[in-house]
Amino acid sequence: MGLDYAWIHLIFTIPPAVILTIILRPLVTKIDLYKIVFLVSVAVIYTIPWDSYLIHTKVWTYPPHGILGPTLCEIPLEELFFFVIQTYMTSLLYILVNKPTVYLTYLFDDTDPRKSHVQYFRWRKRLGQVFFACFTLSSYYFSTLPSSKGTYLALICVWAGPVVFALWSLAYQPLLTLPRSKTWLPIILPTAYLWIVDTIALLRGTWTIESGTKVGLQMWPGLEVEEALFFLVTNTLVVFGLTAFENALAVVEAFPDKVPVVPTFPSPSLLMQALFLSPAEYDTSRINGIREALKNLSAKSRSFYLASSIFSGRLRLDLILLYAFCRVGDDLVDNAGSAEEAERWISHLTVFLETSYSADHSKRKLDEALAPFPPASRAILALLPTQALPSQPLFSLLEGFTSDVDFSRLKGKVPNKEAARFPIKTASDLEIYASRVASTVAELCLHLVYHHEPGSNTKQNSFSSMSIRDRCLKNGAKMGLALQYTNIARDVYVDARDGRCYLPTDWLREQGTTPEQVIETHGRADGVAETRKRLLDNAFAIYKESRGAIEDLPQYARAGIRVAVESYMEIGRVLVEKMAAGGPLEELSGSGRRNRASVPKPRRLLVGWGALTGRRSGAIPEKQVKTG
Ligand SMILES: CC(C)=CCC/C(C)=C/CC/C(C)=C/CC/C(C)=C/[C@@H]1[C@@H](COP(=O)(O)OP(=O)(O)O)[C@]1(C)CC/C=C(\C)CC/C=C(\C)CCC=C(C)C
Repeated sequence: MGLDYAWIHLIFTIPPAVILTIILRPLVTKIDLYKIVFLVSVAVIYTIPWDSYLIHTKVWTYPPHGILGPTLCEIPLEELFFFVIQTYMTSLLYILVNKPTVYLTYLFDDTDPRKSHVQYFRWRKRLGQVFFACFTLSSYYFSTLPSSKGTYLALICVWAGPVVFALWSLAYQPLLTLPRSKTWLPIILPTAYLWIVDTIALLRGTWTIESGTKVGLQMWPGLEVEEALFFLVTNTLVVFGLTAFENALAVVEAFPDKVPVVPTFPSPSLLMQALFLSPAEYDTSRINGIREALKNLSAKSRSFYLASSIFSGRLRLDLILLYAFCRVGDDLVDNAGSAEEAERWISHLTVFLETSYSADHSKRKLDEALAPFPPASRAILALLPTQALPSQPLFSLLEGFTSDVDFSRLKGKVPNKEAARFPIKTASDLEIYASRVASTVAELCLHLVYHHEPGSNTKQNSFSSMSIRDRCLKNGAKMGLALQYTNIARDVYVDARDGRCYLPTDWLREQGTTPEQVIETHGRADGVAETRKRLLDNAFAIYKESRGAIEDLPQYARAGIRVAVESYMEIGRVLVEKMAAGGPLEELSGSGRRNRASVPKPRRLLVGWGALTGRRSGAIPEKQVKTG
């Protein structure tokens, strides 16, 4: 009995596993744990007979003075632990780098011969299959090498080859289309690390590869090619296995018409059915719409994009689709060339919502309602999850857009004594506007949260849970105001450039200025800074009142909502800091263009992390100006 092998674990495998566990703890979901347990179980069960054979036939030997003693099928306990910890570490790394990945957007129908990229992927899929088939068959060649020198190599190829071949054949789509950093990195990093650990163990004699069963080539002094290949292949198996799992899960989650309710832990048979589903059966319009929506989110909102990666499953997809619906609507109205055009878009959106919520929302009717929209917008609008959303907040949102049209009417003709034409005259006008464009959004997000709550379709809602729900909806609506006030305080310059001013006329008058002056000076008029600060003070007061309710939301959505709210409110904190420093609130680009203030990426990630772990309760900036 000896501690040599145990020592390798203590020094080299347990510490990185613990570090990764600490980092990932707040990010790991139930389904991630399921994935890991599934993968570890498969790895252990599949490796035991093979490893046992290697030990029995003395390809590998362990000096008795290097191991604790207990064995299973001749495999030392420490070796069994190695299967577990290696699979665990590589899985954690994979989950970490793939948190933002929406796997569905990497799937496609490759059965359509008219598409040229389809030929390209088909060709690469075949190439991969030929490569892995050759890898498997090379075991025959190695087994014929003189004096059994190729035994270990042959055993690696025949053991791993068929599994890699099968995983590649099933999950080639994401394996081919995911960025390399999402697949190669979690293979290469642990492989390189384990090569170093293995070299140390071989040099110390913790384990030995018998000289008769290896080719005798070394990657570097101390590392046999067989060992190098073994770690490369095992990490590839883990990463391919996880990608296949994610591919299956993406199919299960993506198509409600095929899987109406996603179980918390989809059974292996359901996952297999999903993995074997022919791409010809994929609903490509849904995949394209979700891809478009995600493109929209990642390009337009860094805060909500960051937050979206904390959510998972159908809730995540629906939030992305809701965001994209709101964005498309807001952009169509904002970018319209005239008030008339903006009004036309609002009326098209109204017709679309009326059709979607009417009893007869046949495909033909929906297609008609969608016809006026550009194709990319159409793909997004068609996927609005109306079955999970009440219609009233959506119509209120359109009313909010109508207020924006009032500004379009003013475009190009800054009125002098026409302050009355600025729609936001008082704090109460501001609140009405903000509640239409933002409280509605909060309400819609929370409806999605409750709709997708695990077990919500089976649970009886008790009186108290309904009252908690109502309280959350009320506070969510308030939080929407806080976010919108922050948004307005940030965008004063950009809005002024577009001929808009959302700062209440009353507040500006108290500071001796007017909305016209705000527009003429592009937000630099005297008193604007104070008005912005007053708005932010209001935003933070409302935020302070309502943030506690986030902790009453269903557990599975709390962290994501916290991250969304905190990362957005951080914009307000940046603004307050800039004001305190007396510097400009906008950022100057290289070309001298003024851009709206933003949260630097490292700070955004830090805030997201704090919100995720629930440790960091967002600071409330000190109040310097009387609130309205
Ligand atoms: C995680 C994820 C994907 C969330 C999606 C959130 C979502 C659906 C946002 C919609 C955004 C949008 C484009 C709305 C149109 C109207 C509008 C412009 C509203 C303003 C958003 C600003 O977004 P952005 O900065 O990108 O806009 P501009 O570039 O200035 O045009 C708003 C500030 C409103 C955002 C409000 C919310 C997301 C509600 C937040 C509140 C909760 C989630 C509930 C909190 C719960 C409790 C219990 C307190």
